[in-house]
Amino acid sequence: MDHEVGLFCRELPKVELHAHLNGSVSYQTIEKLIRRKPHLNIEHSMTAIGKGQRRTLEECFQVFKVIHQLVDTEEDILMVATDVIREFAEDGVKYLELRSTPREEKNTGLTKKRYVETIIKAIQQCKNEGVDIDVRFLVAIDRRNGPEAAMETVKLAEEFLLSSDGLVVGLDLSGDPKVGHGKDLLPALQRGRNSGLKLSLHLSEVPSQLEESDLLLNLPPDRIGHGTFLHPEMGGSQSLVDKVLKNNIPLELCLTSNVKGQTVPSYSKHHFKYWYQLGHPSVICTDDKGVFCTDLSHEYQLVASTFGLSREALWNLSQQAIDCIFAPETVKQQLKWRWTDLKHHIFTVTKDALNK
Ligand SMILES: CC(C)=CCNc1ncnc2c1ncn2[C@@H]1O[C@H](COP(=O)(O)O)[C@@H](O)[C@H]1O
Ligand SMILES: [Zn+2]
Repeated sequence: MDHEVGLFCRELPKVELHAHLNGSVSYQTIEKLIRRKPHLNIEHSMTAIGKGQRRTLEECFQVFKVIHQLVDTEEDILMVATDVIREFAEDGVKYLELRSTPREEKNTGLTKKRYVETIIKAIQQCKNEGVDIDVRFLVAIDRRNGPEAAMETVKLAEEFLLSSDGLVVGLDLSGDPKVGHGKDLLPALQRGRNSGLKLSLHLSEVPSQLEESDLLLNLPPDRIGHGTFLHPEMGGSQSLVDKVLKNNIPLELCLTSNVKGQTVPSYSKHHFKYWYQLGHPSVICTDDKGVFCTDLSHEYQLVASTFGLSREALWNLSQQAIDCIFAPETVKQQLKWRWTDLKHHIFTVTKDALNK
């Protein structure tokens, strides 16, 4: 039975909406980066959190610092982005929204603008090679860097919204949730929203941020990352939940990330259950597939085994994610046709494989 569901989740066409580029770097790509930069003395154990391991949030954020040391030239970014896109495609992801924080690296001459251009180049390169995946990009604001940097990032994203042929679709707000306050970033986020950039905000990722969550929900965002502590059972409040429901804001839920980062004590206690029971749009995502040693198929499998979802329910979950994407209606329609085309084949193939 488990094997059947595992196979089904791999074959299932999927939508990935919450993936940080530098957190998504696979073991194989890290290997190539380590070989490029032996002088850094970086080992694999410093860039990933293996099976059964748990880390504090602080330790998790240290991991990103190590990866950033390995990825600091245009060449690195191009390789990392193309590898990550190909890996998502190999895992059956048909539509991907990647997000990443533009970085300036004085030593290598990298600028924030070149950073975004390089990711766009990687997306176009994969498209030209015929990789079967539609990729869009969210420019990320790191909350640690404060309001000026946030405004600078929004302006950069606005430029690319106009010049990237639809590839840049929005903004992400992320970074260590314990650093800085969302209220300082409101002007930048408001400006982005008014310019037509969609907003996906990490919200209530840690406890006791009711005030910040309330302010950010008033924008309102187009999607929420995690939202772990929004509901009353987790120390949130009914009024926060009501705002999410009223505006019908989809949640991006990342089970392995939350359990390994210890904001959620176990898979069965994950807030997927709360929102799914409400029938609220919830999209299964990986967050950082490299750091947390997972992939999207595995996340669907975890949902199935933890909450007892049938293949039909898993299918609906992946199909409903299409309505939550930031690309225009025409793209949604194309994806829906694609899902319909694939449905019969996938339900029979996974059955046949087991009867052999
Ligand atoms: C610590 C933990 C459990 C991580 C998962 N939850 C996260 N919460 C907030 N920001 C994140 C998370 N994962 C990745 N990021 C952001 O994504 C960055 C790495 O990808 P990139 O350099 O933007 O391409 C990190 O530096 C951080 O700013
Ligand atoms: Zn995230």
